[in-house]
Amino acid sequence: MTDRLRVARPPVAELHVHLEGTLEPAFIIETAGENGIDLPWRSLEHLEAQYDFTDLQSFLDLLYVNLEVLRDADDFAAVTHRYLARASAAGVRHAEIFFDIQAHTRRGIPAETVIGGIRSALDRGLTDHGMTTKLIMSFWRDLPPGDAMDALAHVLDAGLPIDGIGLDSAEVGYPPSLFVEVYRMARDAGLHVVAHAGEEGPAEYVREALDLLHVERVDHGIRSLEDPDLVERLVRDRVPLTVCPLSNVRLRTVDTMADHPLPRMLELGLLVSVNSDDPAYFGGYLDANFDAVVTQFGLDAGAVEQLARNSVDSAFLDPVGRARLHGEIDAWKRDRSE
Ligand SMILES: Nc1ncnc2[nH]cnc12
Ligand SMILES: [Zn+2]
Repeated sequence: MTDRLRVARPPVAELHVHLEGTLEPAFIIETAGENGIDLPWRSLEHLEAQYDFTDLQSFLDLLYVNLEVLRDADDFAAVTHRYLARASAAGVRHAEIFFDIQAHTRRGIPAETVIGGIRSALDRGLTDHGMTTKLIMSFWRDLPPGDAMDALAHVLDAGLPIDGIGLDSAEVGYPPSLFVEVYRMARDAGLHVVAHAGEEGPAEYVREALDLLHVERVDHGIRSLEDPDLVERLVRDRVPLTVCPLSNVRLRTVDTMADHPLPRMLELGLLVSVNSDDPAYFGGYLDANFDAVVTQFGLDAGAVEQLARNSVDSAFLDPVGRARLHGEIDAWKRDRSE
């Protein structure tokens, strides 16, 4: 292994990955066949020709068609199981995984089926890979907030095991302020709270997510850099930002990897981590995201270690879990210097 690859693969926590975004094209075609789902794609090649995105919405349009292949609890378990195996190979030791509840319930699939299937695979992930996980139920911000309220109320009433809530889908025009009640209900129930903000939307949405939703972490947040006062606050309060480099390039929120603000964010002292977002759509899992930024910016071992430690410090881990992961990074560092 070259030094660069050795540098690029520390043990990490992945904090921003959408389960539906881990459906690989071959899995989509195969599962559609098994479940008798009529997709608009004539073949695997036809599907693969759809992955040239112009913005967030063009990607969401494809994502929301393809996820319809997931039908029963075994499907949800299978996709989760595949992600955990692939993420483990990429060095992920702890994963906090989003799923889009309304994407499934609106098709008549009960929340019990979705969460039950995912959870069974997460339990197995601990046995198979020693990987700890959290499950974050995300709401589509371009649906009415009342819909999110109903979904959350049902999950809480039924005692379904989730660890937190998030907010995703089309951002511009759907500010965090719309979801104040939903987030209050979640916080009152003791759930963790995060939200996508500052991906395509303005820095003001990041402020709203902090001030009105009281999020513990911001997903993406790259447009925060347009507001120096906000940056100062994010640094001072050590607000985690889960950055997704390949996603930002593929969805054209940055022009090229060379223009990605990750090095600037590190220099500013922001608590940034590297994540894969929708790895089956954007050209790779966490290892590919690390490799892309290491190669593009020539990050040294110190910067890579910082990113790994940031991911651990940004995770919803208890003190024992956090210490365990920092210990794994210590061991990785020792190995490298031998
Ligand atoms: N990057 C992203 N932004 C908003 N919603 C998403 N859903 C899946 N990936 C997303
Ligand atoms: Zn995302």
